[in-house]
Amino acid sequence: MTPDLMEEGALRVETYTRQRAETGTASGDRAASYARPAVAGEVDVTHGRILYLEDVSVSFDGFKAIKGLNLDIAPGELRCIIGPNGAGKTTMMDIITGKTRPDSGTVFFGSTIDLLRHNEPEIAALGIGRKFQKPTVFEDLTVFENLELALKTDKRVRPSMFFQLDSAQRDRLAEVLHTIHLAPHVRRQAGLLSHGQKQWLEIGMLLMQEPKLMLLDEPVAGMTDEETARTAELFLTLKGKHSLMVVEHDMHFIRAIAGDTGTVTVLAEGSVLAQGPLDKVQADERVIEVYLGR
Ligand SMILES: Nc1ncnc2c1ncn2[C@@H]1O[C@H](COP(=O)(O)OP(=O)(O)OP(=O)(O)O)[C@@H](O)[C@H]1O
Repeated sequence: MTPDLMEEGALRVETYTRQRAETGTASGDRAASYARPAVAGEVDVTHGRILYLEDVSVSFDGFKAIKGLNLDIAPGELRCIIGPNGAGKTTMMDIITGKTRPDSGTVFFGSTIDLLRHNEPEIAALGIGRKFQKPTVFEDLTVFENLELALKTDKRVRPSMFFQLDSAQRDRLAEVLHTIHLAPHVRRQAGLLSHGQKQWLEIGMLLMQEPKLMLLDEPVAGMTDEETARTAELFLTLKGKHSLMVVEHDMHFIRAIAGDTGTVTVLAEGSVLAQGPLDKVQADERVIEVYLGR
């Protein structure tokens, strides 16, 4: 990546962000949230857990979508979540990210951060990144510009007009480009990428913010078999460096990322029905009954 390219990218991002802010579109809101200064501190994982949910419940108009949910995740773990439609998988992610408030229960990030005391932007800034099912990259910006936009930039101390990547940010961007297999497409407009590449770019945008925990909702939906296989490789490279919670219905993909020893959690009717290595949960009669056997 040349300094020219970086400068050009920074200026285009600045113009784009300003235009979006002026027109007040939903994408403008999103751009603002990507550029938000992050205030993440250390997460205390000395007790061996990066995420801890205990006895969490939430109802919508009397319907209990989450019922006494208990779940915890170890630092660096890649946790797979499966379960039938309506099991509460998305609602659980909404609770972790502060989008939905539970009626009762405990939700901790590490052993000291009570997530129920924080709102959605604060939780993102603390280091919990979320990727929704549909890719929502900025289609008229290049791959480079999308990643740049996602950088943790404190606009209060460094006016964005004069924003230039420092060497650590340049290295990070190059590393992320490589990780998401998009280095050859750095100058390409995101709208011209394939569906799978857009998904990888969005994962790259999350990675630019160096999340400690990543929540990924159906990341391979709509991907080709080859893209799915490359996404599995990508997730296996992220495991260990980040903690991941992956919701997916594609059992081939689950097999590829869980391997023989990864933990798979089966949610049904708002709580954990079964949990353990994939072979064990696949052989569980209750899981076959409510999900796999259908
Ligand atoms: N805001 C809401 N208002 C009312 N009901 C809701 C709301 N959000 C979720 N629900 C209901 O809660 C239940 C759990 O939904 P959720 O979307 O979490 O399931 P899911 O496991 O993610 O399903 P899928 O695999 O289809 O995405 C469903 O019955 C859903 O209709």
